[in-house]
Amino acid sequence: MRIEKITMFHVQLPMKFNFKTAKGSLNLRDTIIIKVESPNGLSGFGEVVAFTTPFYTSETFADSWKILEETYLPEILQKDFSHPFEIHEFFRNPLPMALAGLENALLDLYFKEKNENLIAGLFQEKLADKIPRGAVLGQMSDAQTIKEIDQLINSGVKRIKLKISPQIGTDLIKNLVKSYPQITFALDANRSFQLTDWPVIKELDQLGLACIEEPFDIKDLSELKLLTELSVNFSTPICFDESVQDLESLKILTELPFQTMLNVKIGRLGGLYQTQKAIEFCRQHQIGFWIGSMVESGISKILHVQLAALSGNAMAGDLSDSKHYFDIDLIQPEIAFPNGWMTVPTGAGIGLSVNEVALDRYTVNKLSLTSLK
Ligand SMILES: O=C(O)CCC(=O)C1=CC=C[C@@H](O)[C@@H]1C(=O)O
Repeated sequence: MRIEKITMFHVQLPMKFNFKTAKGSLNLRDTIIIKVESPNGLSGFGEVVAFTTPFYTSETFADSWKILEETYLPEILQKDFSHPFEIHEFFRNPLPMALAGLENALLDLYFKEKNENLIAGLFQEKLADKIPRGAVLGQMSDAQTIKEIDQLINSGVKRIKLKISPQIGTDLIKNLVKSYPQITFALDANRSFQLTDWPVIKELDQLGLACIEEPFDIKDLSELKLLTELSVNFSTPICFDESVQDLESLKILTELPFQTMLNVKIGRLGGLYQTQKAIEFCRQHQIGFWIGSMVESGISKILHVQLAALSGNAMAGDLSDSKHYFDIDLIQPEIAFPNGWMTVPTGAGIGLSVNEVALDRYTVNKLSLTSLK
């Protein structure tokens, strides 16, 4: 493979509402889109999903832009390689989200050249024809939460994840679980509880939740090995997201004294090379895996839609319509779950076209590099 030109776009997508979690809130999505072009006229797209502040993981938009501009992009233009996964050998100690965006763009191009779908080709698996929508509700007033749940039920959603924090308390959650028996609820605390708060987590175990995601504010997953209180008659899986950024930490999940799950996000794991290995590990070790999302554009989200169509997903992913967060998405057709289900696109590469008019419209800065070869 040889790349002739790479362009990096700083895109600002205005959001329809303020998405609030225990650790931060978002009402404008700054994101980086990478376009790679080959000498034969084909192009591939990827997205770098880092946020402008380090509220989720330590990698920020500015960190990603810098390493792409100074290292990854100029160097990749110099290389000849046979598979995009070779970039994981070229760049050691990478910034996971920056590298994932570049890797995804190269994979899109690679699979377009082969005229094969990226995710189906990579996993050598037939994807499910349709996937269900799982919804995420940010923190908002109790009345607004109830209104949103009613709307989600009307639109066919059966699994809802609520963003929680210690300040929210357990009463609302208990009431919601009781009032909506037809809904499978999951909770996500974004690491806002202290380890000493485990009795609250234990209290939530009575509710039959699909999982409790990232409850504890910890530096190292190994700290959880001591939480043996949670192993006694505790049945709700504890799900990990931002605590697992590599395969080494994923291995620790098998040593924890309670049932675990993994929220899979390509950017956080450093690309599809690690994502594929993480999914294989989960399958081998009976760790329930399911697919998350990053309030990202459709360029990244469509890959997550396809991952959610792999066999063995433990529950519906955090995957919503393009129109949920944005007026216009960067892909055509946009992501949509009519009646709660989406038909999974299986075209070549990422499976959909990039809306280059929208990309141009929301670009506030861009940088192009051309090969001198
Ligand atoms: O994109 C979506 O629909 C959900 C995104 C989402 O829940 C998150 C995105 C980014 C940071 C996090 O606070 C949060 C998560 O923890 O999964």
